[in-house]
Amino acid sequence: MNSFGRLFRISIFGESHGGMVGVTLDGVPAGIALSEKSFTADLARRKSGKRGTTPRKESDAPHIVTGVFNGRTTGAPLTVVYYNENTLSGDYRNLVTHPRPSHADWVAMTKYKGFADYRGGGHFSGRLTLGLVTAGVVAKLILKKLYKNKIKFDTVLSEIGGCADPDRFPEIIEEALRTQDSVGGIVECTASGVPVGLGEPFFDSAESVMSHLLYSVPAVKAVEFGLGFGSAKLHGSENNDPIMSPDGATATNHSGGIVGGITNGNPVVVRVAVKPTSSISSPQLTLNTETGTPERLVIKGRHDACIAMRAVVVIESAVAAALCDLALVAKSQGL
Ligand SMILES: Cc1cc2nc3c(=O)[nH]c(=O)nc-3n(C[C@H](O)[C@H](O)[C@H](O)COP(=O)(O)O)c2cc1C
Ligand SMILES: C=C(O[C@@H]1CC(C(=O)O)=C[C@@H](OP(=O)(O)O)[C@H]1O)C(=O)O
Repeated sequence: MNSFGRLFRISIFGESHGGMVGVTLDGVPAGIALSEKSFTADLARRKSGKRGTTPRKESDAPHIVTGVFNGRTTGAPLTVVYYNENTLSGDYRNLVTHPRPSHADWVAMTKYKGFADYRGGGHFSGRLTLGLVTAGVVAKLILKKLYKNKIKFDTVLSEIGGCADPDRFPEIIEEALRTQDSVGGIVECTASGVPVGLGEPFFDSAESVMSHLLYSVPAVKAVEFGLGFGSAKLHGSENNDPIMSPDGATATNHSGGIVGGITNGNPVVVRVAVKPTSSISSPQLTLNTETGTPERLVIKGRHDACIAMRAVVVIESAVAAALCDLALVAKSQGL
């Protein structure tokens, strides 16, 4: 489905090489100051340009088409669109009969009986995350208003290609480019100042809602909160977070700010694994769907060598949107 959220509802639309991509947000409270400029800083964090990012040049200029009047949100659905300006669809022609390994081509072709728009990955393209970043900006403005600017986000690229030393990142990117390959990475998002009480167990636990959005981001393959998989290796005596003060502050934060599916007032810490880009330039084997036998495929197109670099703000936006939805639900309950 293309919509998410209980009270802060996000609907994403568009295709990478179609007319546009964008988002409609429902449930945005009236009266929030908003203009195209409000999106500039976060859009810049998603933009290509650095070594290891796609050479496709897009202006990524937001157009607010509904939901804002006289510089403020109206309470009606807010729609923001981005026109696609730099498409080279010919690069994708051979993928009709030769779907890329580990991209969505084959599943989309099969599920949608050949009708899916395959150009540039169509609706499965990372370009759709423009809408998510847009939603994140609005979510942060809503959170700012609800909690008097207390929630702060700090999101970093903590690993590239298995290396946690940022000084070596450029070297790892150069090596991936040189070998016509790609690398994955880990993005870590910390949201501090999150109030106690967000999360609706059983099924809408804070972790569940965040993970749902995070796994919607193309190329995300794992999500962990606090110590995550690491906690399975510890004893309770090592893993427990002693509560040290009446506001719920704990001595350690192995739980990543969430217990019982409810935020506990400590920083929410989530780590996300982003896979290496599937579209690599070096030849690979794939199925020729006409003959039914595997064949050599050479992928064209302008691809990110390391998606994780541009995914940092996307991950932060997903976390912000999830917290915003949970916050509006909590508020509707009088919390
Ligand atoms: C910001 C961003 C940029 C991306 N750029 C590319 C790209 O240039 N080439 C590519 O093959 N995949 C790229 N992807 C990932 C694909 O969209 C994704 O791998 C594909 O839709 C299959 O989905 P899955 O990896 O979640 O299974 C990007 C993803 C994001 C979030
Ligand atoms: C355009 C964007 O990223 C695109 C995401 C993408 C993919 O397969 O996900 C493939 C590439 O598309 P193309 O082959 O048309 O250049 C990227 O450039 C963007 O993020 O705005």
